[in-house]
Amino acid sequence: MTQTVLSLSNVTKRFGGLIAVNAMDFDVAEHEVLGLLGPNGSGKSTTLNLISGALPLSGGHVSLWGNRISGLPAQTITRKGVSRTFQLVRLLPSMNVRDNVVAGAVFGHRRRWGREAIDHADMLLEKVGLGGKGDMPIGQLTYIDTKRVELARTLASDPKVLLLDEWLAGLNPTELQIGISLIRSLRDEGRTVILVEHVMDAIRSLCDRCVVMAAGAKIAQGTPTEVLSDREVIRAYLGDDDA
Ligand SMILES: Nc1ncnc2c1ncn2[C@@H]1O[C@H](COP(=O)(O)OP(=O)(O)OP(=O)(O)O)[C@@H](O)[C@H]1O
Repeated sequence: MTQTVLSLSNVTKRFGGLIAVNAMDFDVAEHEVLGLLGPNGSGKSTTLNLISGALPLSGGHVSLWGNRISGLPAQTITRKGVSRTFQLVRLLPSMNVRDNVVAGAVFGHRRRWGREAIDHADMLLEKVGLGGKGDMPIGQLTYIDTKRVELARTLASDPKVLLLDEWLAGLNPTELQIGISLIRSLRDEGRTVILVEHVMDAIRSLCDRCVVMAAGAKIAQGTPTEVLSDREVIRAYLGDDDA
């Protein structure tokens, strides 16, 4: 039987008069890759921010293993096993690659310090394709490599639930295949993944299930094939004239 890891119930976020996320409900099962899709501005990143605790909810709640996590500080939520990457990579430019990853280990679900944190960081850098680059300054990395560092830093906290905000965006076709395999391997090692993504190849090959948002609300859920052929989803992406 599959177990629900993360559950959103009536999750709502208002920014002044704008309802960015409107009564969102969905569950994510253990070891599932869930795609969170929708056109620009539909509320996907805000939903991740509500799950990770970066933003307070205006209504509803989020549960992890049946226990409410909404309302807890972001750092506590990370420690409970939920970590995210950001659409715009956020690294500490004054530190080298390895130290950025070590910083993730210190604040995480399974905290590591000293030699253990350094060895773990080097293992994660290898895993994300940055083996041997631990001493490099962040400023010398390509854009893609900064994304890799950010993923390694997020993994350093050993998250059970990994929130990836357009992590595959901007990769060339070869890098995309490597990125897809990497995310699959993260699921295979027991993590649950929520993927905000626009890259359709990645959605089709990675996601077990998708939830589609438009104007803050859920408009469809199902397998990638089901949602990508749903009329309302097509209309939300293309607009009424093209549907
Ligand atoms: N901090 C904020 N203050 C005010 N409005 C915000 C804030 N963050 C997001 N919004 C608004 O909330 C709505 C949803 O934004 P969000 O970034 O969650 O969408 P998205 O689906 O992630 O879009 P994209 O695919 O472009 O990243 C948008 O109208 C956005 O302008």
